[in-house]
Amino acid sequence: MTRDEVLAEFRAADALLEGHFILSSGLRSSRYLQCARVLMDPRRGSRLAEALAAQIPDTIRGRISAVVSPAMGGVIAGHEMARALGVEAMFVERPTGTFELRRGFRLTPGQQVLMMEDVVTTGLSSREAIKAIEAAGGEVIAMASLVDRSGGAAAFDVPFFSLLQLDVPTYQPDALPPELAALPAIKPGSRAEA
Ligand SMILES: O=P(O)(O)OC[C@H]1O[C@H](OP(=O)(O)OP(=O)(O)O)[C@H](O)[C@@H]1O
Ligand SMILES: O=C(O)c1cc(=O)[nH]c(=O)[nH]1
Ligand SMILES: [Mg+2]
Repeated sequence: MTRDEVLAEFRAADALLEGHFILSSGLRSSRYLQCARVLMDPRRGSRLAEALAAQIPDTIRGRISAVVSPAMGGVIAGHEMARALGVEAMFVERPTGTFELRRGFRLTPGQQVLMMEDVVTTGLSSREAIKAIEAAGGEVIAMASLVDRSGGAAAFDVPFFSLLQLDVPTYQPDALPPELAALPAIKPGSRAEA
């Protein structure tokens, strides 16, 4: 899938939002990619996951035996990715603020896992999810995300695949450009505010 085709999927889903957003990291942005809207259409979700799975070299793909994603945003993306890879999907969640594997999901010691996100901005949530998967016994051998909006700044210890790479400016809350400060801020994600 080309970059234009991926962007067309996001546009068709009304998922490219403009305004004043409080991101998971606490940073602010004038743009938000609402992947939940993209994944509202399961056929669209499956098309995107197939395209992302096709980027993963066979040497890695053949070793992945589960996809684990961080809730909420990663859940549907991870499920579609697991379908594309022909493996099981699980998720970690943070009922008390820290990601953990619950609901009877289990990893065998050393089980090789793909960690799947919907969006990477700073990469903090991804690193926290990887830590939780490793604490549960898994070995994260690669990660993937529908969107990497870090402009290449988010770096990981494992190979990282993404369908759409963007470089979207983010701002500290006390250093907003005036046009952003003039808009009411909304926080679409579910991480508790610091
Ligand atoms: O790379 P980062 O700076 O960590 O930002 C990206 C994260 O932010 C969003 O999740 P959020 O914490 O808003 O919660 P959600 O998944 O429940 O929407 C998104 O789903 C990623 O997990
Ligand atoms: O950093 C975030 O929290 C974030 C950014 C974005 O564009 N989309 C999203 O779902 N989360
Ligand atoms: Mg998330």
